[in-house]
Amino acid sequence: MGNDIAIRFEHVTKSYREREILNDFNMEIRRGEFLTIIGSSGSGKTTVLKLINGLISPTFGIIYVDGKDISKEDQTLLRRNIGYVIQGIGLFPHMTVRKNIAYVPGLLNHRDKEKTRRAVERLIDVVGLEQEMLDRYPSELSGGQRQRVGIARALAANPDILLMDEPFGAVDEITRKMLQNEILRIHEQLGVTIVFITHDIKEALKLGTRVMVMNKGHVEQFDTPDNIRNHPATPFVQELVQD
Ligand SMILES: Nc1ncnc2c1ncn2[C@@H]1O[C@H](COP(=O)(O)OP(=O)(O)OP(=O)(O)O)[C@@H](O)[C@H]1O
Repeated sequence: MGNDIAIRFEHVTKSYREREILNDFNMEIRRGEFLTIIGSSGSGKTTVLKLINGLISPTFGIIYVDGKDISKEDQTLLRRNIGYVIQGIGLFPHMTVRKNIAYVPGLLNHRDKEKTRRAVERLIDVVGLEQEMLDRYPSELSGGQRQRVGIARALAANPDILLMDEPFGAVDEITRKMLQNEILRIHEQLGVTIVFITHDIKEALKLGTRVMVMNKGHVEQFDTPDNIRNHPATPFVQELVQD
């Protein structure tokens, strides 16, 4: 396997009890790629994300991250290398923003407080928030600001891969646009591989270097935004992109 591949699914099947959600699912995500996944509700998008960071295991098949079969890897180390951002991310309410972000690097280099402080101040800058917000509690921030703190926290461990499950679903349209531009800038600046789930086709086409369209556990099209827009492969994709 070429080492420019960050994530690879090889003949992956996932069933919950008797029900098969993914059947012989294959994909390759290149290092530094920004993959957006869009599809019908219940089509298996979140299942794909949870398989990548080992929160759930495949029924059959192999998943490689960084060329390694993740079923044979230390799960704690795997997850440390993969940031996870979800909608309305569970920030710790009794901790300041600073403590929330420092939680991860604080664990990693607890002997070097100064280094942690510098890392937190850089991260708050990366996600476009003011330094003075570091001493506030999550309840003292807007939804969009909390979402930025969630991203900063996911980036704190300096992950190679960032998984984002509808991260901007709960914010207003203007904040959403700002967060989209912010994540594009972060992607460019850090070169991190991003897998991003959305319900919004405009968002999928704007952010993705490639877009995966899923329907009922299978892939309808996995292509560049241009090809999805101009050459829809199936009626399902056609329906999705026509406005
Ligand atoms: N732990 C579980 N046990 C049983 N069924 C599950 C479990 N988790 C998910 N499912 C089912 O698997 C299917 C795929 O779920 P998944 O969360 O991957 O879909 P999704 O595409 O992310 O959906 P949505 O867009 O609605 O969030 C759904 O039908 C869901 O009900």
